[in-house]
Amino acid sequence: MNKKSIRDVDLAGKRVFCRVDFNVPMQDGVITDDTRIRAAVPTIQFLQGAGAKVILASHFGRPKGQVVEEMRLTPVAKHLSGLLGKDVKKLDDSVGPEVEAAVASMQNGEVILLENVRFHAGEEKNDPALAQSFAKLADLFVNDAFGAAHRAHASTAGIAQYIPAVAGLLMEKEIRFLGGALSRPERPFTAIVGGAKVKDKIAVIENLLTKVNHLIIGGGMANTFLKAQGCEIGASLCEDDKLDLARTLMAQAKERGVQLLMPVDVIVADRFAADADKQTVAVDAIPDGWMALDIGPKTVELYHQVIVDSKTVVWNGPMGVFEMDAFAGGTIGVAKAMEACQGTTIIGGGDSVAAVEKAGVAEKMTHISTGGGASLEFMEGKELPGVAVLQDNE
Ligand SMILES: Nc1ncnc2c1ncn2[C@@H]1O[C@H](COP(=O)(O)OP(=O)(O)O)[C@@H](O)[C@H]1O
Ligand SMILES: O=C(OP(=O)(O)O)[C@H](O)COP(=O)(O)O
Repeated sequence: MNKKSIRDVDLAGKRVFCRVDFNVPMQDGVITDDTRIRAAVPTIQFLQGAGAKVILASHFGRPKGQVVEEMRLTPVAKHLSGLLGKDVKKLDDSVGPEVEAAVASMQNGEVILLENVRFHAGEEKNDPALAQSFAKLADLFVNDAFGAAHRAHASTAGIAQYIPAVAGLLMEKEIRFLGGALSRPERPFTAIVGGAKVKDKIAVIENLLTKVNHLIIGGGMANTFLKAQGCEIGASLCEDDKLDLARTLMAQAKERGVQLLMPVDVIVADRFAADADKQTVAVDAIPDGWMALDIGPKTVELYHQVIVDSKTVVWNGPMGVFEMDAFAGGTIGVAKAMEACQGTTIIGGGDSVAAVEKAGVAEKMTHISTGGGASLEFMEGKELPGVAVLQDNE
């Protein structure tokens, strides 16, 4: 996947419509995690340095095509101004005569932020008229919004019908790490898949089985695999309609020579609560009425060995109910194994990002994706619409 980026094009004096993903967690107007904003700064500064007029666009939340006051990007503009050390003007809309006038008066190197693009119903419908209105503002489309690259919307994909489209530096980095790991990994290549449900990760597992040497399963979804193998899993979360599928996936792994690693012990609780009674048991000794909420210490040890011996590791989804300290041990143990691994370590977005942060090892990872849904679809082997529209490098 060799896409043109902002390094490959002439930017001086150009009006650049730069789509970013500033959909950050916010509480009462205060940004609680600015990772996605910081991740876009290198692209913004590169564009500024090259003398472009930088028109930033993003969605925020799901306002469903209407103006929702709490979903304005005003706090984001303020925060970005601090990060850039330069005032970023935020406009009240993302298209229309006032926006066009503001863009027309921009200086080279100036940065403005348009209002939440999802205030227009045409955004999520990928309406050509809205895409054209965005395109009218600029000479070049730069997509740096990896987190929204799985959406075929007017500002992530549609706009590329009308003006040339290239990747920003964050988009380029995400494609390089996630794409590189999946297409030409250094081996042994291990994938760790956890989280609540098999249902959400079927396509990911199927695609990974064609690529990895080891596939580690953890979290709630491991229960379905354990039951499919004949274990009694008590009151654990289980998808009974996915037992056959789990058996098929296990057979596929065997056929392909992929080592499938499943928990050998688990932490069980008498109810789903942080202060529940708990005990560590082998997977074939889960007491009736108890539920597995984390992988056990023997499993952590087993997974640790495989992870540290790998040259490439990709991780998506926690090993247990890590939001509760009592059931976070397995997830933290895997995070520590990732830290100890000398190879390339990639966190595929979502809850696993919070997990490596909780374990204090985020800095040690080779790459942490800024996209949850986007990285999942990437790992499913799907072509993301926001990537597909970018020009190929000859
Ligand atoms: N054994 C388990 N039983 C119930 N829920 C679990 C278990 N293990 C993990 N979970 C839950 O799975 C959720 C994350 O699942 P998911 O959304 O699929 O992961 P991700 O966001 O990383 O893709 C977490 O909220 C976690 O508490
Ligand atoms: O936060 C996002 O998704 P993610 O939590 O799956 O990474 C993206 O900004 C996409 O948002 P959307 O799922 O409302 O299209």
